[in-house]
Amino acid sequence: MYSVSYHGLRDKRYTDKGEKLLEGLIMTVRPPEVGKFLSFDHLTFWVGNAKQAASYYCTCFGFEPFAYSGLETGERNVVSHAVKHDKIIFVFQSALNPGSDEMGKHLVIHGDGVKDIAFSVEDCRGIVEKARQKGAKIVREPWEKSDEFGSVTYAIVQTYGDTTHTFVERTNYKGPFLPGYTTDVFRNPLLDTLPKPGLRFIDHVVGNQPDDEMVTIADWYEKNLLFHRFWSVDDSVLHTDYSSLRSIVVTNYDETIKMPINEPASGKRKSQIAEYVDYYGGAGVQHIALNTSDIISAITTLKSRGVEFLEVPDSYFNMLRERLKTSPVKIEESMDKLQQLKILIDYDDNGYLLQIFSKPVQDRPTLFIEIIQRHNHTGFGAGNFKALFEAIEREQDKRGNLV
Ligand SMILES: O=C(O)C(=O)Cc1ccc(O)cc1
Ligand SMILES: [Fe+2]
Repeated sequence: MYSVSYHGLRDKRYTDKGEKLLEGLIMTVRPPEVGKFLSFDHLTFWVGNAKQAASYYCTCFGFEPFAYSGLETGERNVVSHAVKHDKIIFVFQSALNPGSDEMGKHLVIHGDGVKDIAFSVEDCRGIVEKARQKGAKIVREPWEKSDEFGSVTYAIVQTYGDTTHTFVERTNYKGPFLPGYTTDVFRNPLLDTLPKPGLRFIDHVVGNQPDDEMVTIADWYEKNLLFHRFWSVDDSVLHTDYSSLRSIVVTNYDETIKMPINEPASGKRKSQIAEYVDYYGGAGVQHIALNTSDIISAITTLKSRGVEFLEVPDSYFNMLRERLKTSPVKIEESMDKLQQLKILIDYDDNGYLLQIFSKPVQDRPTLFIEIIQRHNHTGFGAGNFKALFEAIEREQDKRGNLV
């Protein structure tokens, strides 16, 4: 029986910033001497057909066509279609020419997926220098790109698998997106006929690692980017009858960027994390959580636009209604509506979160999307892990991979 609840974990392992009780150690988290991580800037996907991938995210997830770079803007090698939903920006890129080696190989190995997680930063050069001193691999040294709106400084570092982080410093830039892009883009008239989901910002981005690589990767963020651990759980907590996983969340000093890092743990059957790693061909981004302030409206809309979500059984809601009777927390939303839409609820004495997970958004069982609404709750849904993982395993079983 699943018994450990999230607030138990938080009491044990995580207190306020400044002093953190983590794995029995009190750690002081100090602000970095140079630079500042502000937020997720945008996510870049490498896909087989950027034009069609962008169209899918617009039609199904309610993104708006935003910016374009390609042959017509003087870019000869890589086409980019940027789409936007409030503060969330996804950029879909594909190779334009035959034999494009790097993007071609990436596509053959990974299929469509997230290639780069860009952060908005202050003092890009300072942050890169620090990371270099600590031993980070610099994929591309700092460079500047300008247009009539000003100048942006960028740099790229390597993180897990073939995934990279771009640091984007926009302090001297006033344009709508980035230099080199036009915002004069085609808009499918169909989009105006559809209801808007109301998604707001990227809440967190999760990376899956192969066996025993989670700690190394979490350490990488602590050492090279001066992130710290937010809270962590181990496989004694995260398991179903069949499989288990471990997870560590790393975050920047201001806790505006949250990056859970997962690894499989041994169980009777193949972990969902192992299934991901097999199909992605290594470490990579498993899910992107998008924050909304009205999840009932968001999910009603997303379902009407054709997004498919995982479903938990009614027994989950029956148990939850019982447990909530003795909790000081009151759910503002209609429980009937949440149950009808199969939205998951996790809570502690001070607040709660509502979350739901899409099915994979490409043919390989790799990336999926989470929609999350928070009410004074900074967790990731630990109380839902068992029900959620069982739902994931039902899908895994249909794919012949719960072996
Ligand atoms: O940790 C998170 O961010 C979650 O949203 C919960 C979760 C953890 C691991 C999974 O494989 C799927 C979902
Ligand atoms: Fe999540």
